[in-house]
Amino acid sequence: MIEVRELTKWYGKTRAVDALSFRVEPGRVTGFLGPNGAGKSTTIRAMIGLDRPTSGEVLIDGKRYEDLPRPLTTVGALLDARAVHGGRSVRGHLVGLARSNRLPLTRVDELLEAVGLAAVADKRAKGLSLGMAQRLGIAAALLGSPKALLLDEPVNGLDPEGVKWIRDLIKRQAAEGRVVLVSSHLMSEMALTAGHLIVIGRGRLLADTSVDAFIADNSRSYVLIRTPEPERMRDLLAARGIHVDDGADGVLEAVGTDPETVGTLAAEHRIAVFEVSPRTASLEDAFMQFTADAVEYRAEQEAVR
Ligand SMILES: Nc1ncnc2c1ncn2[C@@H]1O[C@H](COP(=O)(O)OP(=O)(O)OP(=O)(O)O)[C@@H](O)[C@H]1O
Repeated sequence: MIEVRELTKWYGKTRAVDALSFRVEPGRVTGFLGPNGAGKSTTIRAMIGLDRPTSGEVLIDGKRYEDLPRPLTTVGALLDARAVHGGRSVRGHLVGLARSNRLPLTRVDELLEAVGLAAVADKRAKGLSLGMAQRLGIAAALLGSPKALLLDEPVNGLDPEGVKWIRDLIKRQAAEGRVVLVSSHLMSEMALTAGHLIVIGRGRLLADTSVDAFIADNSRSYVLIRTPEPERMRDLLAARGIHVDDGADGVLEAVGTDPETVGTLAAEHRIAVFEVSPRTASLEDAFMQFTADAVEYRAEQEAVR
């Protein structure tokens, strides 16, 4: 488990992270969201000792990163995939990391295979495409079979096949009981991988909730009904206390019910229905709603203007 406790980080006069506290639990993928400059990277850097907190701390498995004897076996991180010594070979980079953490070198070849870099193992890191560099970063993060994985924008630069590969890998790591924290601006990707969300804005915690609850709290779900007798249908639903809104093109939108209730009611009263379908907002829709409501986001936008 990762525990962020009252983390605050100032860079000169900029407060990047502001008394931030949250936990990242194992066994599920946690999405780490927030607008540009919200403090996500700073928080992740503080987790792995790359940034010293101004105050507060981060504990991984109850310990600070600097107190971990072989850190790669506890936490693996992908931050900036390009932050690799360009002159080193792909294998050389991983061998250096393995040695410094007393990991068996057989693990290096295993991972080169697993991430699809075996064919370019002797190539210099600076000659890699962004997608390959990203795979090398993932290999480094996985090298010590860590209990926790921190991935900052992991699908950046990957082609569709690579995106699917990382998506499956992230889910598998969580299913195996690891702590997995993933930051991304791609809501569609988050919706496919994450079960839980931590949302921050201006360095503060704005939401710590499941994806399903986040969508339910920040969007409107309804049952869409297409029928040639909208007035009768509306009256029947209203008589049962179900609120009905008018949708586009004469459809009805019944809130707080389900398709079974609507379909049964229509059948009982011999009303023809051409469509009865549940409509739930996407994570992206919910996120847009949330960001429109959250003061920290608005302040962010206004500061830009
Ligand atoms: N090394 C640094 N020196 C000075 N300011 C920094 C430094 N790193 C980050 N900041 C500032 O701290 C704030 C938070 O930045 P951070 O990179 O953590 O945000 P982020 O949420 O990861 O953003 P993005 O989505 O753009 O990656 C920003 O205002 C940023 O300009």
